[in-house]
Amino acid sequence: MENQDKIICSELFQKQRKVEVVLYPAVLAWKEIEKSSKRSSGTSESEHGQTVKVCEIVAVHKTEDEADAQPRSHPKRINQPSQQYPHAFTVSYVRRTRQHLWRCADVTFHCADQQICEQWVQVINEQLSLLTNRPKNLLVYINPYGGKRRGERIYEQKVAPVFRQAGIFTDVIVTERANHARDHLKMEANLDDYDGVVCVGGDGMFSEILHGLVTRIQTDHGVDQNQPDAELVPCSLRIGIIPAGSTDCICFATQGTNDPVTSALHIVVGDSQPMDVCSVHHNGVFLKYSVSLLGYGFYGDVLTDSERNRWLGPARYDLSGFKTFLSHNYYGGTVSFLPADDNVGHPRDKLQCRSGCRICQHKHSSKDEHDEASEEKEKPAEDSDRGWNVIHGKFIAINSASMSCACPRSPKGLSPSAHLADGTTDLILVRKCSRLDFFRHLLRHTNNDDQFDHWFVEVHRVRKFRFEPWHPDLAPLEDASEHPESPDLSPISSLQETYDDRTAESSWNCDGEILHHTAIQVSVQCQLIRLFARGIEEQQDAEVAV
Ligand SMILES: CCCCCCCCCCCCC/C=C/[C@@H](O)[C@H](CO)NC(=O)CCCCCCCCCCCCCCC
Ligand SMILES: Nc1ncnc2c1ncn2[C@@H]1O[C@H](COP(=O)(O)OP(=O)(O)OP(=O)(O)O)[C@@H](O)[C@H]1O
Ligand SMILES: [Ca+2]
Repeated sequence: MENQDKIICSELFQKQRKVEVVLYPAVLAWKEIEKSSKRSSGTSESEHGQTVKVCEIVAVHKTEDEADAQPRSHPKRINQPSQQYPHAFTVSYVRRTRQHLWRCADVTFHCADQQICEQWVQVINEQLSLLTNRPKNLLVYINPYGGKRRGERIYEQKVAPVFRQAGIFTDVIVTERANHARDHLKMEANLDDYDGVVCVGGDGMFSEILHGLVTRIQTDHGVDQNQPDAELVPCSLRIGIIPAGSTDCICFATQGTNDPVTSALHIVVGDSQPMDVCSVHHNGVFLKYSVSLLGYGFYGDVLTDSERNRWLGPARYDLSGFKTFLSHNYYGGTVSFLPADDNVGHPRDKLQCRSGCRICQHKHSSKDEHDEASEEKEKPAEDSDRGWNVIHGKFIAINSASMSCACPRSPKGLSPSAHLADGTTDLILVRKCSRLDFFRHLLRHTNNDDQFDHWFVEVHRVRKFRFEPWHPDLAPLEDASEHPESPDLSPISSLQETYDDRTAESSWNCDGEILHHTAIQVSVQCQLIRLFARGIEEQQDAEVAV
């Protein structure tokens, strides 16, 4: 074993091939040095070798099992490399497969000398111990009733073995009721014992963790959440999401897939993705936090209807979506919003938030300066409406997407160019239109067409917004912005009979939970939390060169 300038190099044996294994300061590389006659043509893999970033090594251990230590195809033949190389160690590492899926792969190296074998295990472990962003102790909450009710099984079969392999200690709590996890975090959990909190469930379970953690931190720091302008204290603990829900949009939009093993590996390697959180108030009283969708009208009605059919599992949303689509309700109200600065782009600029996103990084570095300036602007009572835009109208949907909200139903999401951590939310206003037009708009969530390119849709990137439903007595008789009637799919008059557009109110869907107030004030809290994620990787990130 050579150890020059912290580069360690040995000739070892892997799958009956002699390989040169090199540990650079941040990369482990191995390459075949003697090709057997069978493989004389070589493959691109054997010619160029393979590399793994040290930060993506899950674990290394001495391979004790004889069957593992010996090359598998010829365990009994004499004069085989297994005799010359009786010692072995195995490196487990992250391997990218298709579409943002990560898997844990193993490579076993055989050595002639026990000491060399042990040295390799030691030096790799030393490098791993320098990676201080990796969690060592995690608090795990499992919702046994989320999604298709597979939370416990998913955790035991797919996630716990990965954590065990990486030497992570866990305290696991299987929840016994709704809000069990939230209340435990708020009042009981000893947060100092952990580097992160993991939820096994869907967006609703994530919301519990979010509320428990954020509320706990504010209470510990004496911050009053009821003050809409209070500067909230960011959470130091990161949150991991093991998807086992019905929509899993937070997981999907932060790592590009809703796969439990991929999530577990993002936690093991200690990824960190900051994320915006919207605080929602009603007349100065705190209601909820939201990280994905705040939706009034269509998505509020879908959720209200779907709650009656929870037993259907994820399919409840499709049924309720279909019913709500047929109802074709619209709601009067006034939306006011404070637009974001131009430097965070525009919802239609087609710049997608990806791993290491420049817009989110820029926003973070300019956050303090920006916040001071904006406070100045908003302080004087008489000036409180300065910079605000006001829109009155009848809306089929009012959606605020603080992230893309990509999910398997809509792989590009409600707002494909929304950013995870830029301090803004994309406010999408879908005005009253025909059923056919609304159908076209919905359909564009599933293909490459621009869902904002309709006369009845407008989208704004905002830092704050308010909504006020029309009071029936004050509602204008006709909405001036209405477009002349365009062709409908079919008049479904029976569904409309009891519908009075002057009194109708919808509810807000707040990350999959119903809010009990319709008049709300929303403010984006830039990068309030961090997830064990890295954003969606560009495909070429999968390769590493040495
Ligand atoms: C023609 C097909 C059009 C399909 C259009 C699909 C658009 C889907 C957009 C999904 C956006 C999800 C946003 C995430 C919200 C989460 O915080 C929340 C908690 O998990 N999930 C939901 O509220 C769950 C919301 C689930 C909403 C499902 C809506 C399904 C609409 C179906 C309309 C059918 C029309 C058919 C006409 C013949
Ligand atoms: N032990 C429990 N019993 C009943 N409800 C629970 C329990 N633990 C958590 N919950 C609640 O179950 C609700 C739904 O959970 P979850 O988000 O995991 O799944 P989902 O609704 O199917 O998925 P999604 O939110 O992604 O649509 C959450 O609001 C959560 O508060
Ligand atoms: Ca955002």
